[in-house]
Amino acid sequence: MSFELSGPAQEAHDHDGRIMVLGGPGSGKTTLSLLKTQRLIPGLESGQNVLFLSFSRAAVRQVMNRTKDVLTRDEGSRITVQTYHAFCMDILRAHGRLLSGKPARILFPDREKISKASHDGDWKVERDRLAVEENLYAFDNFASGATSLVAQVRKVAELVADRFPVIILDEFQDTSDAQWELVHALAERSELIVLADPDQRIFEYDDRVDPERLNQVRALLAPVEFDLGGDNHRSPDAGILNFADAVLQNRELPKTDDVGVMSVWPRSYPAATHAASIWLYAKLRKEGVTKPSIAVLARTNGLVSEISGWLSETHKFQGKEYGPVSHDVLWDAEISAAAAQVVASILEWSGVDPSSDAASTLEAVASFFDVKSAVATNGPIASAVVLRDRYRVNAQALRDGKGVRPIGAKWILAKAVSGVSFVGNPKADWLAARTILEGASGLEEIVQAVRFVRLFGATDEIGGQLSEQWDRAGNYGRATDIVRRTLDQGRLVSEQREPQGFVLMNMHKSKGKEFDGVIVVEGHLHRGVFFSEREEYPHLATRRLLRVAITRARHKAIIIRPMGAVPLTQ
Ligand SMILES: Nc1ncnc2c1ncn2[C@@H]1O[C@H](COP(=O)(O)OP(=O)(O)OP(=O)(O)O)[C@@H](O)[C@H]1O
Repeated sequence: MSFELSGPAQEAHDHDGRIMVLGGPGSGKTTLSLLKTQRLIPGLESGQNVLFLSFSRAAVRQVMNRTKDVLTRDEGSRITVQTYHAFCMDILRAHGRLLSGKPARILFPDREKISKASHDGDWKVERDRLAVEENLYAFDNFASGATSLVAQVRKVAELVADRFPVIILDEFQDTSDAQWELVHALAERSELIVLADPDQRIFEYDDRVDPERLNQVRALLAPVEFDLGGDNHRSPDAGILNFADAVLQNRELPKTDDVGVMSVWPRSYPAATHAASIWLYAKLRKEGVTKPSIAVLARTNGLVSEISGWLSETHKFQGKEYGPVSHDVLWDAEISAAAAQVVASILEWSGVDPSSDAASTLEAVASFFDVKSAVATNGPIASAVVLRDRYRVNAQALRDGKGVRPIGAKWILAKAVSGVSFVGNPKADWLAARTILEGASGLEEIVQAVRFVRLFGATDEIGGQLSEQWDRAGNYGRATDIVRRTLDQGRLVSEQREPQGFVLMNMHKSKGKEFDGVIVVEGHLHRGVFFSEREEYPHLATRRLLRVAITRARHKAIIIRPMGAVPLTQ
């Protein structure tokens, strides 16, 4: 592919020294950084690479794919694309011994969960102590551990800089305090290329992400700045970006054929979303995109899962029939796996001791909320922690021969007492177990999350294994084990595969990605709505998120909103 650079982009490309490149969605920041890498490669010595640091494995994969458009295969081998986590873990593993004389060990999340559960007191304090005194690092301590090494041990700093004389920092506006400290330490010896768009700061509810970050970079590192401003290579005829910018700035929406807003009655939502998806696909094909990629985005995972259900059915809309659409869902694997464990625990009910059966399920419910809180981007979720503790206490109460309090727990106990009889058909039995859960008030999100497992096709694999277990033993005694092992394998596949065609995900997950078409679906009745009363007018965080979501589109975006919703701009 050949790329022509605009004035500021060319200057940034040619400039020697520390730089910061600012630019909106699709302005070409990533591409520019790769072109610059290409320019710098001949100057690298053998064994040296350019380091590209990003936040998530998904973003790393995205950049790796992008390198193929810009760099030759040989050049591609001279750039190391890593998450902050992986980079820090490498430093800790290689040099951790230098901090305390003992080799650094990693406290993996599963283990951390167990240690945390058995620890009385503030886990964060204990976690920091484990890192400092025992050289045992939980994921959240990777960055600070690596920073200590780079800042305190000169040799380590020299080795890192010798290996990576140039470091590209992606999405810098979302850097946490610990990551920023690390970057600050690395800046002493390596050349930095900072990429940022302050208006794509969508993780600001995370209190480790500081809105002042770019000013801190300016104050402490004084990079030369280049603003790609209005450049827009993703959707060059500008309609999409102008529309998204108007949403961000809460000003009058420009007229454009590239973005359509549909107002739909709630009862027509499934059919309208389904029809819009197929319509958009056909439209893009007609415009010459041979294999369109389309993202269907919603604010919450619950709504994403619902939409997936809609696309899997047949609908009639305005007199036309629309058949099921095959699609991928980018999901939070850990949450769904934990939800599947709840269903599996019901499959394990033996009926011999209903209280013990129900207690195991309540324990699985507690673990679900534990995982939900543990994987949240913005740290533990207080409400999930409360639910975890409540269900854990109630599980114990049942084991101690006492009663349970939450309505959902009462329901589960009643079902265990009345007993279920499984028939040996894993599909039907899985559904029967899930149906029990569906009746449990307060546990709706577990049912939602477990649907993702079905969507992901993992149930076939689980079904096969459950069948074997039934044939062997006449019961599903090892269901939780089977589900856990199967989903662990499935998770690997889900991370390696690049989704194609229709892909559903929440808006946060869409960051850094691009698609030919995008459909943004707003929910109603408090679920996945854009402008909630909980957020202060003019709903800036939501506007940033919407801008990120809309600008993922190269050619066309459709926004589906409930009839009567608050206007996008006012
Ligand atoms: N100079 C250029 N000429 C032609 N196409 C370009 C150029 N720069 C970028 N592109 C194309 O535009 C799209 C967006 O580019 P890129 O991902 O680099 O932008 P970005 O600023 O990093 O975007 P975002 O912040 O939204 O993730 C890509 O498809 C890329 O191939």
